Amino acid sequence: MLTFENLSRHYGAKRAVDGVTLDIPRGAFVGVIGRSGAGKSTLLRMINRLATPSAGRIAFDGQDVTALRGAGLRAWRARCAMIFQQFNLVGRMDVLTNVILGRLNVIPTHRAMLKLWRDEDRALALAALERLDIASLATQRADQLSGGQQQRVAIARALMQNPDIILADEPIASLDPRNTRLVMDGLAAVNREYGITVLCNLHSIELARAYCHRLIGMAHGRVVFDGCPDELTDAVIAELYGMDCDETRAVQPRPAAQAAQAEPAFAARGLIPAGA
Ligand SMILES: Nc1ncnc2c1ncn2[C@@H]1O[C@H](COP(=O)(O)OP(=O)(O)OP(=O)(O)O)[C@@H](O)[C@H]1O
Repeated sequence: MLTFENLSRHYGAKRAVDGVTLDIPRGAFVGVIGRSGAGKSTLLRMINRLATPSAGRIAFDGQDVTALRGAGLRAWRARCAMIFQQFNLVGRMDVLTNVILGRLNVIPTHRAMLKLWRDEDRALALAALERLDIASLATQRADQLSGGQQQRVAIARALMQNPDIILADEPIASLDPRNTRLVMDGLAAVNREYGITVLCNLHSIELARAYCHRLIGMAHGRVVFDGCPDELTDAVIAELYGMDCDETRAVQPRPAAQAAQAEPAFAARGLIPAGA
């Protein structure tokens, strides 16, 4: 269970996140929605401590992660992998190497510097790529891939950390509709098949309703909605985005029933061992 207790982050007088209290059970797929500047990224970045809370507490299974320093903080960061809008791959390296880099926390430095990967590292990386249906790209340079392919490599790299949580900050912001689906299908699959908790910031209400089990709506740093996709009414959307109801209809989603049916884009083959 991931718990926020009265969590805040202020930048000067600006309350980016303001007194958020939430419980997120293991295995949830949570969409964080709200207009630009609502505090979505700051909330996610506080979880893995890329941003430091100004007040309040974050706990995971009862352990206070706001207090972690040094090795404890590094270990926590390995347990909550982050997926960024800009993919953050090493463009001149091949895909397999990029994915293996997700295991840097357990690979000795001298091996990493000399790229002396063990067979086990390669096998795990290949399995992760297979889960995302892109094993055929393993030897290609990362900068030769499409945006959607790069983001799926980033998810495979995240899997190599064997994380409890994946934090995805607008993972599909720069992708076309087909690649958007493939990436969201990939996140849905790792959530469903590995039980990894996913927190995903999304600008698209349609995607949030289609893929997430629970939506958290933020405005001015505060949580103004917390519920399942069916409960996200026109009135709530209007409050979140500051639109009137006619405008919100223009961004209305498909029926939520389609959500759970989001099929993974790959065949199920060979799980990454849970303890790997
Ligand atoms: N490092 C920072 N320094 C100063 N202000 C910041 C910083 N990071 C965020 N903010 C401010 O905090 C508020 C929340 O920002 P945040 O990026 O969390 O919003 P967001 O909902 O993720 O927006 P977007 O959807 O555009 O990414 C904004 O007003 C932003 O300008």
